[in-house]
Amino acid sequence: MACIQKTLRGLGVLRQLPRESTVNQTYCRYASSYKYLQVDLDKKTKVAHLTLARKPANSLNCDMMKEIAMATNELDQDRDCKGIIINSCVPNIFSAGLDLTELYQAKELFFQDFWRSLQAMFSTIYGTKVVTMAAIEGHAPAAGCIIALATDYRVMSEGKFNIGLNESMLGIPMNFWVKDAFIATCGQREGERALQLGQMFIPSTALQIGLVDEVVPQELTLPTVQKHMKQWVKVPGGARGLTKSLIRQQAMDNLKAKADEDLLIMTRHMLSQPIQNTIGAYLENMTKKSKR
Ligand SMILES: CCCCCC/C=C\CC(=O)SCCNC(=O)CCNC(=O)[C@H](O)C(C)(C)COP(=O)(O)OP(=O)(O)OC[C@H]1O[C@@H](n2cnc3c(N)ncnc32)[C@H](O)[C@@H]1OP(=O)(O)O
Repeated sequence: MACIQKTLRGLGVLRQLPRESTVNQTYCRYASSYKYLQVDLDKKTKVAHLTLARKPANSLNCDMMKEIAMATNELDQDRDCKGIIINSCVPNIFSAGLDLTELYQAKELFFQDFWRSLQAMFSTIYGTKVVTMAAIEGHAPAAGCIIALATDYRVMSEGKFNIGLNESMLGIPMNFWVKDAFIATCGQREGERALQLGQMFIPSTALQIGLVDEVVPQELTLPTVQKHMKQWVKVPGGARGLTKSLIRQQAMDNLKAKADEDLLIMTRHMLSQPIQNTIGAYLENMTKKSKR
């Protein structure tokens, strides 16, 4: 975790994090410092719920991504926490991905902060030694899917929901660490197809390609994740955590080594006029749709 903290500090995301919760109760709430999250740690089960809570769609603005990184880091350091379940309090939406209103006509300095926050959010979830699981009770496009990909286990609700990396369709070229995470989960062939096409998947197809581990009725999604979490946290934490690091360290090292390069490339792409025009048109369509 020292490595995650170093990365976060380097990315300017980690400021003064409390070392441990100030509340010494069985059911402990970290929420006071978070605007877009609810974070609850049950000290008895040692499982935390990190609930995305930015209505109307949990679109990820810069501050929310910083909060997710900070909360994950805080829980990672808490000896009372062995597992984190990420879910959403917005009905039928896990997360709508990056907040396109912040990306549209973004100034370069702001974009850099935004992108570093995305890198930090991903690397903190991906690199934590504690068990992480996603309860995906609705849509999870783009960066919503990226959050899920960073976890150890994903359960999605049945229903007319979509999950996937649609960036190509938005004119956004894929970057290396998102590609790597997708391929590590779904394999090379599926990656070649899905990422070039910017494919979104209904839950049953997401299950077939291994993008999610289980699909269940919506009301059973969180209980199913909780059931699996109960099993996973029984495994001796030291051995499991080291095994997880062993598997993920290479990807973490790559991201750390090439974070600046990623930022440069993505700044050039995302602030280019063609991509900005696409984002503008997409936003206009969304506004029209919600007025209907
Ligand atoms: C690829 C290389 C780089 C990798 C790293 C980059 C990673 C990710 C890139 C992104 O994340 S780009 C964002 C991509 N996201 C999307 O394409 C999803 C857009 N949204 C939707 O498709 C739908 O909103 C939904 C999630 C399927 C939900 O549909 P629903 O009909 O339930 O709700 P809406 O009416 O469409 O939306 C409600 C409300 O939320 C606003 N909103 C939705 N998504 C976003 C967003 N991404 N950013 C900002 N705002 C969003 C939408 O405008 C509505 O607002 P109001 O009109 O109610 O004010």
